[in-house]
Amino acid sequence: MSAVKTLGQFIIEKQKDFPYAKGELSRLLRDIGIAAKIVNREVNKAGLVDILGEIGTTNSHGESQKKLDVFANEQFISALTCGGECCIVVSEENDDPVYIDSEVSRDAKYIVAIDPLDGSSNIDVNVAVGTIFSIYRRKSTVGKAVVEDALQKGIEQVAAGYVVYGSSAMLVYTTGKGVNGFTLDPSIGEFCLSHPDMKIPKEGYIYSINEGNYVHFPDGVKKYIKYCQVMDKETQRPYSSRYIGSMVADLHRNIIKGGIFIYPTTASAPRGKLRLVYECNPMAFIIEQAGGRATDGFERILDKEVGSLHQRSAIFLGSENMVLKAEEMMRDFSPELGKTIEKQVSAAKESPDVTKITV
Ligand SMILES: O=P(O)(O)OC[C@H]1O[C@](O)(COP(=O)(O)O)[C@@H](O)[C@@H]1O
Ligand SMILES: [Mg+2]
Ligand SMILES: [Mg+2]
Repeated sequence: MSAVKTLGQFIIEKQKDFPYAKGELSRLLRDIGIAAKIVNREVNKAGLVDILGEIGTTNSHGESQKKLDVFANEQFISALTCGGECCIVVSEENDDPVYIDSEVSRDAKYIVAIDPLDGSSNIDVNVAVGTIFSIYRRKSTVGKAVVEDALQKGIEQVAAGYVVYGSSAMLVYTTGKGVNGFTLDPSIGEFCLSHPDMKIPKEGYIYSINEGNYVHFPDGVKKYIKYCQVMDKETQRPYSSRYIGSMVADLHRNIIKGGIFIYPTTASAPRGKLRLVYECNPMAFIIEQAGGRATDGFERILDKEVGSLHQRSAIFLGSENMVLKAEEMMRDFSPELGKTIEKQVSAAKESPDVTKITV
């Protein structure tokens, strides 16, 4: 039987890929792994402990916060604070940046943006949920890190990953040198390498979108859905429709099997629903590193300007050929939207209030 390789061993082994590495990023990934295990423990026994349901507060998105949203947020922030390698945490559950100002993190140079619990609507119904994280190196060099350090484009990420709390817990991450997946072995309490060098198939036969919003979709998206549903043996259509409602779980399936995930702009979410900094950018980095494609229907997600911490974006990501086909439909049937998005992004750049959800 081949020896198991734990996440910790793998991270240290890969450190040699970064000649100037001093182990800070390795320790940061270790800290994220620790918090993920604690959250997984609570997710596993969610029905037995008082962690289901709402906590009675709302976050800056106007969403009612679930107990597990808040629990997970606290676990990641405290693990990152203890670890000492993080100077700012940007979280879906905090309106403002969380500045880590402890003795150990005085010289910390990493910013972590996090969606502590993704797929909140599925918590109470025992369906897979996740965590999404994105890591940047601070740009500012003097004094304390500043909020602008957290407004870097996705292309500047040094690492990104997600944890899926499903039938088993898996942590999947990239540092820009491919994507690797680790499954938690509860008997030893370690994430073990189970999915080395993950690659998403160039072509896929699964489309993943909340068709309940169909009437609100741009024409380009409506046309693409119709394209997926047409009978055509040669292209193996109609494709299968799969939508879990947890972005992490939908993307994890698509990375393994091939497929496209789309959350477009809608009438009720004219700027898209998902957040650029801690949902779209990290997932786009992973998908591209796995050989896929990630855009907002027009522009590459990783090249998008970041005007505010909780900025939203439309997102089309997955198997390259499927995303290219969807973009073709957007160009042909919703060209105006490309221009609207451009205007929104330039407006964001002008707006001073980085915490305000402008785009
Ligand atoms: O219910 P909808 O509108 O289809 O939205 C589902 C999407 O919203 C999300 O739940 C948003 O994430 P959070 O749960 O972290 O707020 C995604 O995971 C998911 O893809
Ligand atoms: Mg989310
Ligand atoms: Mg969330």
